[in-house]
Amino acid sequence: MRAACSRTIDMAIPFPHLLHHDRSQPAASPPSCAARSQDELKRVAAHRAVEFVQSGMVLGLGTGSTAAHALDRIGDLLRCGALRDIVGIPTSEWAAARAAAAGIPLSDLNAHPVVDLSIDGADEVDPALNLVKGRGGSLLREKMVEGASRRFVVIVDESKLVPRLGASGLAVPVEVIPFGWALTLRRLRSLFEGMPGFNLKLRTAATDAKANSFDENVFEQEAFVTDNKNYIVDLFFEDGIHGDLNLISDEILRITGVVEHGMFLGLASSVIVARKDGVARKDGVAMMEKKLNGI
Ligand SMILES: O=C[C@H](O)[C@H](O)[C@H](O)COP(=O)(O)O
Repeated sequence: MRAACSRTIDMAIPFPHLLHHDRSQPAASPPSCAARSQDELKRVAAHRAVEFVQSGMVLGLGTGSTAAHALDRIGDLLRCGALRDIVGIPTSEWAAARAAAAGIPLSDLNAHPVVDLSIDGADEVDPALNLVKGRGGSLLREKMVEGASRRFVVIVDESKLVPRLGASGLAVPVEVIPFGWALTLRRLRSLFEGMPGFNLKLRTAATDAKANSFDENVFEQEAFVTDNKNYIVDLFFEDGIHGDLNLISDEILRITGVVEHGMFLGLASSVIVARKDGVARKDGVAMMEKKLNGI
């Protein structure tokens, strides 16, 4: 069997603060991975997640540099015959193109309203496995596909772990419709008025979600446009989001003009974290089986 067909990976040392929850392989190899780059860590997390993929599954295909490793891996396993009869539901135009290049057959949520397993990266993961996603702009389709999944496995390197959502100081994205975007932005500003260190801006195509400059003279023609032809308003919290996340989510979604936000609350079934000295899995409460049976 070719190397690409092996279903196991080469790194399995418990991740200390997740040790209690780790149901992955027992500790094995020494930390020969000390010099692993961040991208190698993403690959390790992705390959571990792909071990959950079984032939015949409908798979939610994530977006981003970590998910890319999962897509490539699934493609390799299909090519060598270790997997078969997979149907992929891409979470973005980017994921569709990458998956097609990897040889993964594609479909959509209309044809497959229940997804067996989704695998995707995240921008932030808090201790309760709530996520921030969408710094690549794909939050809406991701939330639709991953919310329709029996199981949603998140793959991250250790840099994505935060004590509370927003605490990285980077963007918490909100997708808004272009019509009246400046009014929607003002309403979002009012919602968080008084929160120390809060700021927000329309995402532009020239910069990415990580660029934190608050130029009020952004021209609309520079706006970043999502796959759904919407805009993104990025929220920034100096010390993360304090307060009841579900309440804050409801308040954001109640603003007319907001389509969706990038906080994924209670959606992750498991998070696989790869860091230089090990990889581990933490399981959350979000096993979707029961809810989806009602569809
Ligand atoms: O819109 C982008 C997605 O939410 C990504 O899953 C997220 O940004 C993580 O991407 P990466 O794996 O490249 O850090």
